[in-house]
Amino acid sequence: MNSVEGRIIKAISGFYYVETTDNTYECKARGSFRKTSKTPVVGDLVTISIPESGYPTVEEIHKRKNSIVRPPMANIDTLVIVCSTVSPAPNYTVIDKMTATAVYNNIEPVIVISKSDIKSGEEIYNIYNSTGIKTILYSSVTGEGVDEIYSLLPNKITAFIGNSGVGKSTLLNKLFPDFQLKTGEVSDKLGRGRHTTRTVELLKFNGGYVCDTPGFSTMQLEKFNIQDKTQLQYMFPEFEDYIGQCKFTSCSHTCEKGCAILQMVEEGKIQKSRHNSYVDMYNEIKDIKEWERRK
Ligand SMILES: Nc1nc2c(ncn2[C@@H]2O[C@H](COP(=O)(O)OP(=O)(O)OP(=O)(O)O)[C@@H](O)[C@H]2O)c(=O)[nH]1
Ligand SMILES: [Zn+2]
Repeated sequence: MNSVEGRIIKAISGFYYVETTDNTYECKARGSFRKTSKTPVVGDLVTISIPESGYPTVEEIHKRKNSIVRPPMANIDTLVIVCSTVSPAPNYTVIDKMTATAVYNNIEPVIVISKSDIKSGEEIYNIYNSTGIKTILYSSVTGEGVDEIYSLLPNKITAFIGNSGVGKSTLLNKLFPDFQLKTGEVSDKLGRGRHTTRTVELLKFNGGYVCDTPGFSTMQLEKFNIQDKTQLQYMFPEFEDYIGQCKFTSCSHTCEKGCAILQMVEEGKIQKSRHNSYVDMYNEIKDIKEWERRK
């Protein structure tokens, strides 16, 4: 019996495809995983045992950096949030929920603004560039930003997300012409709709992996899972310098006198649209009672 470490790159009906330095093994999971809440998912680093005959088995799941439920995945490093200058126009609330959810899950958010050839992306660029979140202007027509997007990928697990029509498929096909990525249209033709849960697959690229999105839709991350209102402020990186400077220690930064965050919004140091999203999200979670919270 031989033990090796690897990464789960695909999971289909009880089989896990584990990539190791020299091979990809089709594995089954150890029976006892079924009794625990922790089952292996795509992205997991695992130890597998390879018997003389029969299927190799996933024996151990290594500590995860993060995990998300839909699609089931672990250890995402970067979430590229694609939005477009026009058609569709950027929806700031949706984008901000995605950035906050990423930060909450220990994933680095990156904003990619597509269609910069049709309309200048200056306004949205300035909003996000001032937050400390990496922001890239991109066009599939002129090629602007493509090299910068490539530079994000080595040695990371990267997922792409964005509303329908922003240009995810176009971007992914431009970045990875050899990948034969599954697109939203495919599942539409099968009549299953775009938002059916399907498993993701990791595709190797430059020492890292790219999720074969658009398996991700905004629908899935938009339901952000931050449940503690006092934590929300930390999901907005540009608030950080001012947290603790408000007149009241319990300040919610939504309407209080002497609020340092509101003062910065007034001075233009924090963007109004970002603060509006913060207030919307705060109001959504503030009524969740302690006992109703997920543990
Ligand atoms: N001018 C211009 N058009 C673009 C750009 N990126 C995408 N498009 C066009 O925008 C339309 C939508 O692009 P898709 O790549 O299908 O968008 P998507 O995000 O994958 O959409 P879903 O599959 O619905 O999730 C297509 O007609 C693309 O040709 C861009 O940078 N500039
Ligand atoms: Zn405040």
